[in-house]
Order: sequence, then C-alpha cells, then structure tokens
Amino acid sequence: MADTDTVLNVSGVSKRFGGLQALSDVGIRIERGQVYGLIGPNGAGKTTFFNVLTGLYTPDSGTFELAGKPYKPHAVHEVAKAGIARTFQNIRLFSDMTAIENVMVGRHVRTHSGVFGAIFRGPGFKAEEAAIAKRGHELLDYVGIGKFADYKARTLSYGDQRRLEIARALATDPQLIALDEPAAGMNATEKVLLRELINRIRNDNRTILLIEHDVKLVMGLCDRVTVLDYGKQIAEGTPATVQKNEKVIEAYLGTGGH
Ligand SMILES: Nc1ncnc2c1ncn2[C@@H]1O[C@H](COP(=O)(O)OP(=O)(O)OP(=O)(O)O)[C@@H](O)[C@H]1O
Repeated sequence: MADTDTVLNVSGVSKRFGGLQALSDVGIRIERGQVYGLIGPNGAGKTTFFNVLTGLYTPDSGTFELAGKPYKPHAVHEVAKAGIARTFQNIRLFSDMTAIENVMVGRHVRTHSGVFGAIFRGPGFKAEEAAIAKRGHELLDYVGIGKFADYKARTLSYGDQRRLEIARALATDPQLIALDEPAAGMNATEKVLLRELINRIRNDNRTILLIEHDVKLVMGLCDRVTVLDYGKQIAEGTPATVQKNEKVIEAYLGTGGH
C-alpha cells in the first residue's frame, strides 16, 4: 500500500519508569480504514503506549508520524491538533454538562474561536456556534444517542456514556481515533452495539486503534493486532495468525490470560 495511506507510523518507542522498562522498542503502522488492536496481558505496556502516543507520557525514544507528517507527542493538546482523538479506560466526560455540550467541546478543537473563544464568547464565536451544534447533533445521532442530547452526561447509562465519549472524539475530525478499552464494563448487548458502531466508523473510512481485553471482540473486529508482553512486541499480524503464535499463547497462559 502507498505511504500516503499510512495514518500512523510509530517506531522505536521506549519508556522507562525508574527501574522498570515499560516499553522497549515498540513500533506500529496503521493504514487508513483499519481497526488496529493492541493487546497483551496485564501490565504488558498497552496503556503506557497509548499514553505516550497521545501526549500524556513523554517517551525516552521513538519517532512518530501521523498521515505522513512527523508529530511530537509531548503535549495532549498538540496531539489532538495533529489529529489523534482518544477515549479513556475510565470515562472522562464533563459529567454536569449535557451530551450535546460534551460533543461541542470536542468540536472546538477544530474551530477558529477555539475552546477559549467558546468559554469567553469572543468574536466569531456566535457565527460558528450554530454549525457546531448541528454537527454535534449529527454525531450524537451517528453513535445512537441523539435522543439524549439534552441529558446531563452523568445521567446516561454506562454504554451510552462510552458512545458519547466516542462522539466527542469524532467531533475533532481525527485522523486516528484511539479507544482505550471501549467494551470495559459493558454487558453483552452493549458489546454487540459497540461492535456495530466501530464497524460503522471504520466503514466511513476512519482509522481506529484500540486496546481491548475482550479477545473475542478484538479478533472479530481488528484487521491487524500487536501483542505486547513485558513492554516488548511479541507478535504482529492478522488476528488469525497472532492467535496461533506460540509466544502469544504462552504469554496469556503464563499470566492466567484474560
Ligand atoms: N506512571 C507510572 N509509573 C510507574 N510505573 C508505571 C506507570 N504507568 C505504568 N507503569 C508500569 O508499567 C508497566 C506497564 O503498565 P501498563 O499500565 O502500560 O500495562 P497495561 O498493558 O495497560 O496493563 P492493564 O491491562 O493492566 O491495563 C506496569 O508494570 C506498570 O506498573
């Protein structure tokens, strides 16, 4: 595939916490329209990798390219501007704001007046506001919670809060959307709906990176998977090949698996 179709190209990522090498020379490459999975037993380094990629942790080494352009993952807002949006393992919504307000905050990353313009109602704010609200409602409909637009985020069900986080991430028009354990705490019905939603996002030519403990979900959804164990990349490939990899089987059995 041509280089222009590569959305994320990261290599040589290392991160040490004191005496612990949490990541050693990890690299992944994600093509446009792929769902890419990051899996591995507890403590393997998945969250650390996500946090490095999205500017929460400063890496000790690594090169980072998004849609063919180098980016420095040294600050969360810079990463958002570069075009990576993420959700969190522990949902991080503005709980006393409504669903539509939460999505509109995401959208302000991309607008002229910006988040501060929105807060202080600066010049140019009103002109953009109607368009942002319209787009916000479209996104809530898209993730299936349009009818809850005016509900406070904290009153939504767990599954709907996760959908709202995804809508907020989509509102930034990201090159890459990074989902941190999107199925965590969901019941079987919510997982089926989540799977449909992720597939729909992919079919709209979006690119998704996900950490997920639910192996069935990962294997059913992902085009490619990287497996981490003790900070090292022990396998990379399609779910079918990775599943048969001896190192992967050993890593999961060795720790009791998930
Ligand atoms: N801020 C930190 N300070 C010190 N050690 C850390 C920090 N963050 C993570 N670690 C350590 O780095 C290693 C990798 O942790 P990480 O959370 O990335 O793993 P994970 O694969 O996401 O695990 P889980 O599946 O349990 O979420 C662990 O040994 C963890 O204790």
